[in-house]
Amino acid sequence: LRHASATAAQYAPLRRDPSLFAASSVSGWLDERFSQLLTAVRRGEEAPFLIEEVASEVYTFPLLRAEACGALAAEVDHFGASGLEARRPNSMNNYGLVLNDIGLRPALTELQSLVQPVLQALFPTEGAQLDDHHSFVVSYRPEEDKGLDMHTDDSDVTLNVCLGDDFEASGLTFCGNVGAPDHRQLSTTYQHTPGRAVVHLGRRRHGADDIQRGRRINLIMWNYNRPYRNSAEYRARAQFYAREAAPPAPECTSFTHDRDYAQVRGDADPQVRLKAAKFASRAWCPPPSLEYEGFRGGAGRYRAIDPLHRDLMD
Ligand SMILES: O=C(O)CCC(=O)C(=O)O
Ligand SMILES: [Fe+2]
Repeated sequence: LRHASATAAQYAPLRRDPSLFAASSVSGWLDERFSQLLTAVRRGEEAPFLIEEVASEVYTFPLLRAEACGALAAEVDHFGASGLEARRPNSMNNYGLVLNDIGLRPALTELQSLVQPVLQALFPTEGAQLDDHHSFVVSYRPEEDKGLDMHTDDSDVTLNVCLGDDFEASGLTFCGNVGAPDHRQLSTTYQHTPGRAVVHLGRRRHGADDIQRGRRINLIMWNYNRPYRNSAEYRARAQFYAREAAPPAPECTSFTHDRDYAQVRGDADPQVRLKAAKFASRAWCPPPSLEYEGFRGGAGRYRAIDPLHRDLMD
């Protein structure tokens, strides 16, 4: 954290658009339709017309004006050109950037509080209150990171806003909730458009399809609800894991997490086998004894481990 605030301090005099960093500027980022949506939600309307449910528990709505998207994306590129070091959002994204590290935390905390009533209306338990966030951008180009493997987020509710740019393919594919019988069944593929937000639970499996042309840059906010994380409901859910009802959909298998990636994606393909082999010793899904009928995957991280003490190996 010391590193993060040091970077933010070094970057402060170099900011491209200093006004972007002020919490008071955030109301000016909003698409006017979002303001209408907020009014409808505050009135208690059940299903405000500006929210689209693209799949069960996956919603989209207009959030940011084009100018705000452009200013945020330009600031990210400007930081990149400064030569300052910043953390990458996750081990699989080499071109993203943690926004809290460059000084945007106050502004993004303001954005979180403006969006929270909508998240609460859509996810009454997880979105009931939000008290922290991990915010970053992801960036994809055909010659850089093309996409993102299937995963779940370490968040209670995730907000994902497209900042731009001009691109083809690069859909966001959703499967089921981790631990549910349909965890790895295909739900929907959503095509992002700049300014629009997609919101979903952190426990929902999702991934970014490979981009074919252009660049896609998105603002991701992992929202945390600490009281929910300390609740009996949360703990009970974390302990429960259901057997998968059927073999997984190929689109929903993960080369980092799944023991059966190569088998499901076609073990004859050398590229698929290579990807799966790289993570074979760490793959954990599905957990032992909860495999679907016909499972033919590897042993994963549980290999040669006393099943009663497998948690010791994490
Ligand atoms: O590419 C996207 O839009 C989603 C990125 C994502 O899921 C993540 O970084 O957790
Ligand atoms: Fe994610």
